[in-house]
Amino acid sequence: MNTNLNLFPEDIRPHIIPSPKGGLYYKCLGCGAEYGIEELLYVCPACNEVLLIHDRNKDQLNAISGETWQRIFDYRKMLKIPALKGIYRYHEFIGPSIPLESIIYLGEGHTPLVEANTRLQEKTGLKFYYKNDGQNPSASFKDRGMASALSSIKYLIDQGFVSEVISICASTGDTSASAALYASYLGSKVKSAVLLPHKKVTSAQLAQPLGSGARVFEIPGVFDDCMKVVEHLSSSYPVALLNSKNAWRILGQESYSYEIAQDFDWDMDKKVVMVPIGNAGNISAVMNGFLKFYNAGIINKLPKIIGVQSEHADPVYRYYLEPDEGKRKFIPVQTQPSVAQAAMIGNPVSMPRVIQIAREYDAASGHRNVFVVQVKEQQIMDWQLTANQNGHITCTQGGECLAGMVQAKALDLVDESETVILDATAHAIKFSGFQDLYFKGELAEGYGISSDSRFINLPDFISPDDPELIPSQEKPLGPSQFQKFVKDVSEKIATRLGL
Ligand SMILES: N[C@@H](CCOP(=O)(O)O)C(=O)O
Repeated sequence: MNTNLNLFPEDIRPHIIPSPKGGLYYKCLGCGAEYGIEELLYVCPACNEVLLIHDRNKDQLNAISGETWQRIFDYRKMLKIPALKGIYRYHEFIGPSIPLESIIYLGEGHTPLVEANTRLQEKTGLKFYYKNDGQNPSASFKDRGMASALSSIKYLIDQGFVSEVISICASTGDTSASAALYASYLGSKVKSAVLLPHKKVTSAQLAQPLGSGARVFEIPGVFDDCMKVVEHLSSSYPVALLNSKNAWRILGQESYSYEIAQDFDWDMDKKVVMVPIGNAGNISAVMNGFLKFYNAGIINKLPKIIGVQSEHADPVYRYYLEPDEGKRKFIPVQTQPSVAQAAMIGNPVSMPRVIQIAREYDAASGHRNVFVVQVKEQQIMDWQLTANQNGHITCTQGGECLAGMVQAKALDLVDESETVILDATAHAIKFSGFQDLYFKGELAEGYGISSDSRFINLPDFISPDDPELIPSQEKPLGPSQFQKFVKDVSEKIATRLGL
C-alpha cells in the first residue's frame, strides 16, 4: 500500500513508517540471564524462571521527545497500512524487531472507550469508562498478546529460524479462542492445540477453537492443572507455548495502556486503571506499558493501578495483604467456583513479573501506586448485570472490575476527583451462560450467589389460546387465520406492556 508521506508534517515524516531494528532480547526475572529472540523460549533454561523481553536500544527512544512520540502516534492513526492499524501503531514499543511484512493484523486493538451513563456514575459516585476489549476479533483482550506472539512466530518462520510450529496453550476459554484464531490465519505452518479444563469453559468459548480448526483437548481439573500439563509439554517437546508465560504476549498486551494514554490525549493525571487478575499476564503488561511510556516522556504521570480478584481465586490479593514487603510470601490457592471464570486461577504464572514490575511502578511513581482489592461473587454478578442494563456489553470479569471499583471507593483507594478505566476483558456473549443461570436461579451453591429479583429478566412466551391460530413451518396459517394470530398476539403484548 502506498502512503503519501508528504501528507505528514516534515519532522514526523521520517518516523511515520517504522523500520525494523534489532536489539530485543529475553531477560530472566530470576537469574538475569539474557537470550536471543531467534529461538522459541518461555522460561530461563538456567533457572526455569519467567522472562521478559527488553530492548538494548531503548535509550534511542529517548532521542525523540515525548511530545514528538505523541504526534507520531496521532498521525499514524491516519495510515491505511494494515500492519500499523492494530497494536503495532506503537511498533517501537511493542516489537521493534518485527518487520511490517511479518505482522499479523486481524483487527485487534483500538477498542472503544465507553463512558458510563450519568445514572451509573451517580450510582457508583465515580466518573468511569469501560474499555471494551471484548470488541477484539476473538472477543477478548487476548488478541493483543496473540497478535504479538504469532507475529513473532511468523517472523521466525519468515527468517528461516523455524519451519513448522505446533502451538499449545492452557486456557479458561479466551486464550484458546485467540490462539486458535491467530494460528489458523497462518495456515499449515502453525498447527494449534489447546487444553481446556473439562466443563469449565463456556459453550461459546469451547466452540471458538473448534471452529478455528484447532485440536482441542479437555482434561479433568481446573485451569491450573491444564497449565501444569502445558508447561510439561513445552519443556519436553518442540512446541510453541502461547500462554502469557510467553513474553511476546506481554509485549502485545502493553498496547492496552498505550491506547488508554492516547485515548485521554496523553493526560494520565488522576486516572485509575482497574484490571481483573487471573494468570496475571495482563496486569504485568498494563503496568509495564505505562512504565515504558512514562520513561519515554510520552505520559508525565503514572496512573494508579488496581487489580481485582474474586474471593474464590485471590492469591495475588492475599500476597499484598501483608504490608511489609520483606515479609510477603506468595502462596498459591485452591480456587472455588467463580463466575469470573477467566480469572479462576490459583497459581498465576506471571506472579514473579507482577512482584517485580509493581515494585518498579511504585518506585517510579514515588509512592505506592499499585493495589489489589478482593470482591465477592455476588458483587461480580450483580455489577455485571447492572453495567449491562446500562448499555455496556461486559463479561463477568468486567463485572468483577466494576465491583472492584466500588470496593476501592469504599476503601478510600479512589475518590470523586479521579477518573477510572475498567477493563471489560471479553464480550458479554461469551459468558451469557452465567447470566442465564442467575436469571433462572440455578447457579450451583458453590458460587455463593443468590439471584436478586431486581436484575432477573426472562422471556415471556406469548401464544394464541386457540391452537388453530398457532403458525408452524409445516402448517402455515391461511390469510384470515394469520390476521387473527397477529391481532391476538399483539393485544396480549400490548396488555403486558401496559399500552
Ligand atoms: N484467562 C486465561 C487464562 C490463561 O491466561 P494467559 O494469560 O496465560 O493467556 C484464558 O482465557 O485462558
